[in-house]
Amino acid sequence: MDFSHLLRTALPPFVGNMSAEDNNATQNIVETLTPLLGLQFNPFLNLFMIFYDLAGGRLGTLGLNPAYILTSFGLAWAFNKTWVHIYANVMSILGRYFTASVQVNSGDNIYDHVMKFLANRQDMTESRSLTAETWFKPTSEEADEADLFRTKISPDGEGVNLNFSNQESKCPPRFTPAIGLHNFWFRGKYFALSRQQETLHTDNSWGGSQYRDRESLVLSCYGRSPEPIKRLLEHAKQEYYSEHNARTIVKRPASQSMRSYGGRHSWSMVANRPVRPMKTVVLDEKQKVQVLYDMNEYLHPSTPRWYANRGIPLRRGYLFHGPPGTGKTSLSFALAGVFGLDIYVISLLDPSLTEEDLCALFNSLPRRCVVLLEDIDTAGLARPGDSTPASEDGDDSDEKSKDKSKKKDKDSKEKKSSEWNVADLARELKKQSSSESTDKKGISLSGLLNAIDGVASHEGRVLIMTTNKPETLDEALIRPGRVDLQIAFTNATREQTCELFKRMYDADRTATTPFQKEDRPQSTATTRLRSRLAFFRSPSNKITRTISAPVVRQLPLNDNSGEKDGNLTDTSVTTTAVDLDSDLCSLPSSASPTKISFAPEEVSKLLAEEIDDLKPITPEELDKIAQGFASKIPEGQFSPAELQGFLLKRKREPRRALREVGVWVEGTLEQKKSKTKVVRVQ
Ligand SMILES: Nc1ncnc2c1ncn2[C@@H]1O[C@H](COP(=O)(O)OP(=O)(O)OP(=O)(O)O)[C@@H](O)[C@H]1O
Repeated sequence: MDFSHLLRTALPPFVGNMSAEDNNATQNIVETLTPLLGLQFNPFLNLFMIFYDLAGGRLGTLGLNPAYILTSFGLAWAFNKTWVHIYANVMSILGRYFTASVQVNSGDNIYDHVMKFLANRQDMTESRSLTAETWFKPTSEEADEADLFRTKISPDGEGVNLNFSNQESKCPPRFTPAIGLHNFWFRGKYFALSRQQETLHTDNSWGGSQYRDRESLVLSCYGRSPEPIKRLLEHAKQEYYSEHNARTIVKRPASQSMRSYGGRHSWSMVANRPVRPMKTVVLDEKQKVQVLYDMNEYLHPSTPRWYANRGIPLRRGYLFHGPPGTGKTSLSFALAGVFGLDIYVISLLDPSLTEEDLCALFNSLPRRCVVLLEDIDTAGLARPGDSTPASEDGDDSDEKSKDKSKKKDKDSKEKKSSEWNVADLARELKKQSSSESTDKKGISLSGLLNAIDGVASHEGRVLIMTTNKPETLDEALIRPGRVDLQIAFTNATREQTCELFKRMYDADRTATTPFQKEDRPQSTATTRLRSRLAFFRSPSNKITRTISAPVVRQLPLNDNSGEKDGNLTDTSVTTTAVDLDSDLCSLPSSASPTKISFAPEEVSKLLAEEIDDLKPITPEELDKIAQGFASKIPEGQFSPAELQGFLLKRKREPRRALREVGVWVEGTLEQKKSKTKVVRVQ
């Protein structure tokens, strides 16, 4: 559409009250303006003409010439267009010749450093264009905020005032600059940031295609040197890792789709925990020093040259073996902490993990790190040619079970569909899914050896394999060169038990817990005493043994058990009649409540014990209690994990732990003997 024609036909009706001179002037201006604006048709001007149509008459009566207003608008617009054009050109020349820039791709760790740096900057988070990201505070940072010690907790949950049901709402999102252009000042320098996103189309390995988003950041500054940007990146990195000091990052292989991105996307961080101090791992001192010395030497900067000069591949492998719960994983984490390394945990049982994936994962490891392959005996690593993973129970049983399953299959096929019930269907589905998972290729021994011996392994990473059954491992896997040092873990010895006990209570000894405040012991003790009465009493009113939590739930305390001013005035407790010597599984479902009365002197004794338990402890006394505790634990029978489990239930009460350990040892040994999984004492 011809704009000048439009103006000429549109204007006359509104300029009736203008002089002919004005009218001519308007037309002249419009004719001059049209080519100046450089537009044949513009929706904005069309709109303006409608506005002009409505308001033109009024402006005329007010003595304002609409033509001049139109001209002013046009000039302002033209000026703006010219300015934008000049600005863009000047910026482009400046950008090309007088700025330096650095690009950071989202596939690199630096991307995380910069994003965190930007998210922490107030000027950035106050920008008008932001991206919100879900962000969780590490649990360790929350510890100070919560008052963990409640003194009046009743069995119905009253008194508990920690509630995490809406914890996510309390965690604000993290704000980062949105896609687009941003700028900020850092250490007196002006920086421009461009956050960009592109969508890539790729063919995936299973023949399909997929779209992926890839982001990048371009940081630029004025001047021909990129030094200020390098310094900024250095600062961002330092800031990022300053929070990681005294922390160990745990990574696991990312999901299959993320792994296809490669690089840093191959691994995802699953935990960022405080470093585990070496002294918290109870192990033979000689073994500890041996492994520390070995790793220290291996990780020393001069070691790669030493190995290279002798043509020896630079890699180090350790095998930690021993019964479950004896500290193999704990030592791996402690070692990673001592040397400030991240820990990369791989489970060979992961059905989505192929041999190619494993090699790719090893190739994307950082230069120095700990790689932890847990429970390798359970991975079913088969030598090439082996049709099934090694089985411990000879061939006979294998054949028998095969025959059995064949018969079962036949039976189930013969079963008419009308006879099928839900249980049959569920069983069949389970069988199908398990056979599908066993059909999966998984990792073969040679695949694992390839990954271990691969190029990326010559880079200073430390491989730790853990197992409960070292005898079942293939010799090739643990030959020198792949496993250079073996550490044997055993169930707790007397010294280890003593050390474990002291470690458990020593750290808290000096800390002031609310239990130690002078005004609290009495009421705390009586509250806790009520639950202890439930734990300790049988219907015959005789202390027999501690009983497990499921039973305790069936022992509701009488609301009238009475507590006034910190004293138990009514010592009767309503409890369910339970024969403690019978198996817990055979508990009567509708056991009737029985009233039990306690002799006042018994209650006073228990109360005195409770109050005593809450008193601070001296190092000498702790040492004595630890010795007493260790003497009650038979050597080599309990794993440190079991002992820790027992002590954790008596977290701040070493005296109580000593008092109750005898009953616990007796009950646990009995339970082990009967091979039942049901815990009677804990
Ligand atoms: N030697 C030990 N010193 C201190 N704590 C220990 C020790 N052994 C086990 N524990 C404690 O027991 C728990 C389990 O330990 P860990 O996972 O290290 O055992 P593990 O030998 O790796 O067990 P598994 O063979 O079942 O993987 C941890 O919480 C740990 O603190």
